[in-house]
Amino acid sequence: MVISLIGYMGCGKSHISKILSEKIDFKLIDLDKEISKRNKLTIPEIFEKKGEIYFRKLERETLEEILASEENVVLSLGGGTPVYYNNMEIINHNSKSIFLRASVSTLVERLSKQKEKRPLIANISDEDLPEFIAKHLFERNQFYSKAQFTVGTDAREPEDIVNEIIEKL
Ligand SMILES: Nc1ncnc2c1ncn2[C@@H]1O[C@H](COP(=O)(O)OP(=O)(O)O)[C@@H](O)[C@H]1O
Ligand SMILES: O=C(O)C1=C[C@@H](OP(=O)(O)O)[C@@H](O)[C@H](O)C1
Ligand SMILES: [Mg+2]
Repeated sequence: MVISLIGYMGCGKSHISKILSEKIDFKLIDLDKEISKRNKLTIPEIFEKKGEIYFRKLERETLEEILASEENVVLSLGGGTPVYYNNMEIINHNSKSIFLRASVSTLVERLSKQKEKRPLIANISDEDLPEFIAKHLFERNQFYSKAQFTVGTDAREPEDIVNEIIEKL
């Protein structure tokens, strides 16, 4: 079984997937880290040197390969993975998808501390961040809501979120 964690930047995919994979003794794959390792570039470097369209192509190719070849894996996706191509279709067809839902205020609080590693918000001022995230999340929710399960994450301890995910498996 592959368990895919989806949701907006900062909702906790990378953090929760690590705890979940350890608890159920599954292999952990973070799609961003895998893309970065294979291309020997950080995500910001890929955006800067090759552009977002190239990143989305790499993201799709890497996602396809992982879904076709891996078992017993917790797969932490990027915030945009569900949005491009028919990625949400292949995610649902080949894994159990979990949408980690977070409010705009929770996302702003977390992301404002670490914008630099996320090219899409690296140049958004702290003042403009809430409006940017609210609009972007509104546009993307139609993709995230296609997940088979949704787990709320606001003001919840990671362990509590992991336990709820395990109950849904
Ligand atoms: N449930 C949570 N409670 C508090 N902080 C969290 C929680 N989940 C994630 N975080 C923190 O929020 C930040 C973003 O988490 P991360 O896993 O990188 O998100 P994503 O991979 O979805 O972009 C990290 O600093 C992480 O430690
Ligand atoms: O939302 C997005 O389009 C992106 C989210 C990032 O992953 P995280 O959600 O883990 O930050 C990373 O894939 C890239 O910066 C693009
Ligand atoms: Mg992540």
